[in-house]
Amino acid sequence: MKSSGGSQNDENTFDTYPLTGLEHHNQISANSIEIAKQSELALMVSKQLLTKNYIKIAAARLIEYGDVRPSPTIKTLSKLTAPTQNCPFKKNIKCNIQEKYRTIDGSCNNIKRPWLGKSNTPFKRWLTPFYDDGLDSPRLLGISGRLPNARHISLTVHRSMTSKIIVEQNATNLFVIFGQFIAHDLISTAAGTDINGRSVRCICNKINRLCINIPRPNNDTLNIDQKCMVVARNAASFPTVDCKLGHREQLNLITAYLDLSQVYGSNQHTTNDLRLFKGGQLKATKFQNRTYLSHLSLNSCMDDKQGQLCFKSGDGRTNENMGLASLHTMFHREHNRIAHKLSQINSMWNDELLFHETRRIVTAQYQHIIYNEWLPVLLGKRIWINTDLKPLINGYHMKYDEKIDSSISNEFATAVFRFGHSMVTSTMSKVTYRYFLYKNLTFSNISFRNKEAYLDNGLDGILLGMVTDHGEKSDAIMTKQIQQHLFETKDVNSQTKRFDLAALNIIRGRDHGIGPYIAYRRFCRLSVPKSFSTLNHLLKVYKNVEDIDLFTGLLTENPLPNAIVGPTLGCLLARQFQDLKRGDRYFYENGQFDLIKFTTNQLNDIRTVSLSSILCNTIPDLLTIPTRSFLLNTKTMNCQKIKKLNLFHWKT
Ligand code: HEM
Ligand SMILES: [Ca+2]
Repeated sequence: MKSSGGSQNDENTFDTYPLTGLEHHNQISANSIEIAKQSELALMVSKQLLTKNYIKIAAARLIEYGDVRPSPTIKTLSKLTAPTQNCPFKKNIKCNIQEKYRTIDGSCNNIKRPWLGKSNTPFKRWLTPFYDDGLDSPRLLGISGRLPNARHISLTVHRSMTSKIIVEQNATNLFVIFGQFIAHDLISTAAGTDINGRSVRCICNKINRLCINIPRPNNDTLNIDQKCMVVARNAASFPTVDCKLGHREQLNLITAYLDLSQVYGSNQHTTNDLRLFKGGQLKATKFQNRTYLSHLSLNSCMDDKQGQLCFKSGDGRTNENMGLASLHTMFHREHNRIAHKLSQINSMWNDELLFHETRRIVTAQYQHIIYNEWLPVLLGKRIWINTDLKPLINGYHMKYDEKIDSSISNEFATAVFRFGHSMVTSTMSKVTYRYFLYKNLTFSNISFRNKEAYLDNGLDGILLGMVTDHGEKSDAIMTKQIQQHLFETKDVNSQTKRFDLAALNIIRGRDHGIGPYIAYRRFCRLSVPKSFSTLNHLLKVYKNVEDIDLFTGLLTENPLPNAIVGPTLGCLLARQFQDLKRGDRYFYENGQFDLIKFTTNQLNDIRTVSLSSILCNTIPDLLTIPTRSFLLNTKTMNCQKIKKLNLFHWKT
């Protein structure tokens, strides 16, 4: 039995069979099941409306666009509302415009369109989708016929022949896992379910419109046990919040904002379950004098013997790897530390006020770390400065714009922000409080497994190990741990079952009707190569430049100077992070709303915070820390000397 995931505890559905690792990872909720059912119905109606004109549509599509974009006929559908009595997206949203704090579900951030960025709303799109029928069927056809098999692309383009050891990267592993932590704040796509609301069971060789299995290609000598990789399509959603007819969209279960929803939850029930309701604190557990998160129920993890249960936080994927769980723990400890200090400074504050003001401060520190430390390493200083992502030295940012849709773009969720998969390492280190290495843990042993969290110095050792280890280079190559052995298990017949994350990313792009790489180069106004001269090695799999899948194309670009990513990735990442800044009324630097803004003293103080200072705050035994924990070989500081938040600026 497994709940549908931490962020959706009020909407639990239960499965009666053991789940695969992928099902552990991908989330569903009662809400998403209902929306998927209604959306599938609406798609059927749309198809019927269009069937009569199908030949005309195909012809129009070819003549007008020369590709598989929706025809004008499909566009007319968007004027029709779906036959549903129960369009959920705008329902029951009541805003208090005097509210100083973010809502838990992200609603009311935008006053005019209060559903923008709310949990359980559809993704936005940068380009109209490239479904084969313009509406719903996965993108399986390209200019030169059937697109290559996703696992074949993975084996040819994304496969490391040896373990990945060539490092030209000076980003730490903390940079990588912090990326995953951010991903789990922004995106949780609703996974597909059957009509009973259970995870879809896909079977090789059995055609099921809910499945998009990847057949085993002939050159796959590694995965001989598996006839195919079973993959369920993600759940369908209406494309608009008005439930108009149109293309198959997908649903984001969590808040789009950088609001630490992975720590606090994306719905009230989850948040209430995490809170202690005393002193503004979050519930915690103690083991050998160290503070841990509280626990999920039995069978939430792969090795959940009593005492080794997995951790509960605001997002259901917290235990995907122990590095990620240690970051959840770090922010959770920081919350409780600040709540405690504030309760001493302002002894008359009640639990509610302490909780929300602490959440506001911790979220501001986190946003500052992303915009001040993480993004410049990722994008390089040029894009970071030119696209207004760099925080100001002083004063308020005054560019909040209510016209900006801060929700996450489907392309960002399905291809762009998955760039981090290529930087994942095959092992994680455990180090002492003085950074001496004493354990090297294989990734699969710390994925949805919790034993190591309670051995030695536990999660502290893992967290500090990420500061000393480098991440892998961002390129097409992925470590075998996730390209060959992801979620590896043996079934009842002792046959090995495992996943390939590169192939999954590619097939997921097709499932969501994400357009090809070249379309996004055009979108970013970058040159469009006519031949493969710059992308030579892709010739082994793709016949036409126009057919390259977005995920694969993005990762084959050469990085920009002093950046981790190339030009198209840089453009698309910057775009989304700009929307998350200028479209967030509660952005920490925003000075346009007197009720919401921090005082100048408070803001300037938040600007002195770094991830290193939070590491020092939350690991009591730590003495020293590198000044910049996303970069290798930076100067080491004494924890006592590092700049920290001065909470007396919050004395009332
Ligand atoms: C550390 C090891 C990691 C593992 C094992 C992992 C695993 C996965 C899996 C299994 C999925 C779902 C694939 C699908 O069915 O479509 C996924 C999705 C995703 N991953 Fe990772 N991931 C890791 C790290 C990262 C990192 C470092 C980043 C970004 C910097 C990242 C960003 C994403 C995003 C944006 C999604 C889409 C989420 C969604 O649509 O719900 N992941 N990951
Ligand atoms: Ca969020």
